[in-house]
Amino acid sequence: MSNREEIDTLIEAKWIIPVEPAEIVLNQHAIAIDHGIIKNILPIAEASQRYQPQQTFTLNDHALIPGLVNLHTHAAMTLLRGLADDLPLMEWLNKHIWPAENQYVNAQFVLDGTRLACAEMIKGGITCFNDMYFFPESCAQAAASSGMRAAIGMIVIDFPTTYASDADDYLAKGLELRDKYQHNPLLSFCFAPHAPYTVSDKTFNSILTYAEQLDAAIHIHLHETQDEIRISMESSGVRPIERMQQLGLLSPNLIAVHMVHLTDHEIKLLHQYNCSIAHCPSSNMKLASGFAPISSLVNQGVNVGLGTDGAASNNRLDMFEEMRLAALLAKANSGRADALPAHQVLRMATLNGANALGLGESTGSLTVGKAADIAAIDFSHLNLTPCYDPVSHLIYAASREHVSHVWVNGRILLEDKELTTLNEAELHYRAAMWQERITATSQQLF
Ligand SMILES: CSC[C@H]1O[C@@H](n2cnc3c(O)ncnc32)[C@H](O)[C@@H]1O
Ligand SMILES: [Zn+2]
Repeated sequence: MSNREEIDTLIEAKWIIPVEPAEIVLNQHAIAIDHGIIKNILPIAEASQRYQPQQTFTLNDHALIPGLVNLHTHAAMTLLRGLADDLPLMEWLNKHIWPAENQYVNAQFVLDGTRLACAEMIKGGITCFNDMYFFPESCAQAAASSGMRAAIGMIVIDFPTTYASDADDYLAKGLELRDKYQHNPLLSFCFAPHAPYTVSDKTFNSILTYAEQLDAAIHIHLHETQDEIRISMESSGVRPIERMQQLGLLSPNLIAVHMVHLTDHEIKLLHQYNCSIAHCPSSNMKLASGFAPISSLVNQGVNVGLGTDGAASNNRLDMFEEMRLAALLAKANSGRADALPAHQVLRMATLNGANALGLGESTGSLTVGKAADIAAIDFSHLNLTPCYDPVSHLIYAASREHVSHVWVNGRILLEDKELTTLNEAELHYRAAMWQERITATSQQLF
């Protein structure tokens, strides 16, 4: 009789890049997983003597990394991808996106759009996303059925929409949803006030009261454009971040998205209050919002994660693209080729995102005791050969098409590039249905 220990899964790989401990690459190692948790990381030869897994994955040409954490998205906007391009933020929102959302967004739209987004994200190695969108119940449903980890936005915006009538209604709906899903280990909830120009002081006060009671994160678009700063100066006499400080919103629970236009004093404030930033390089470039001062933020010690933003402003939900752009932009902007080296960018896309969401104890790195949220990248492709440093290739050469396997909480969601929880034919069918509906009725909008 074998005296090997029974476990659920063993994944053997050419390289394991745990992210924590930092800057380590393990060669010819295996991850032992039981009940969704990483039980051990050890040399392959030892693993096969010690464990009797129910399932073994032998990934001879692959690197295992922590699943990528998309720190800011509007998942359901996959259904609005490509509807309005080449516009600055305020014109994009006011003339195109908000009218379209007013006309089409309902619970079914968000369910179908988020499922489509989950498929795209899983295929690209993303295991966790932080969402801000209407009908968050549909987002929770889509995330739960896809098997992804998600932070669901309890959104608030101070105007009526197809989802809610006023701030109290938004908050009541969000809090009810949080209660409903409190026992789901893969779902967490953040308050998600849209932006300083759409949320009043009174509403921010209510959000802050709840967020402090529940110790929940607050996820907000902040300092995205010069227009936003001008509007704030005109209406309140101070820049948005100063208004947030006056209202008491600057804290370790704040996830400030974009943060493109910042003074040195504001960068110091963000560090002083231990806030996190969701850096969205593609969206910042496509909407011509500007270049966020990421190396200054990182040098100051601010926690910076990466996000894709929605598919209508990016137009991809691709964290490989965001990692590469973050690295290249930081170098170009700072004039320093050593700004944001590859290991640091991978950490931003994984552990920093998890820490921003308060999930750093359970995910974000390949660490014994954490959940098995893992992506495997196949390095047998021509453009990844030869390979002197797998972390260099991950950031500067690889793309999401190289992702072969994905696990969340030990459950396989992508196996040899095939989705295991979502039906691609069904996703195509539902997307085509929405395209037909939107194109048949939208001439005056776009
Ligand atoms: C309250 S639900 C989210 C709301 O935000 C809109 N949105 C999408 N991308 C951006 C962005 O980059 N800045 C500001 N607002 C954005 C989205 O369309 C929803 O209306
Ligand atoms: Zn956004």
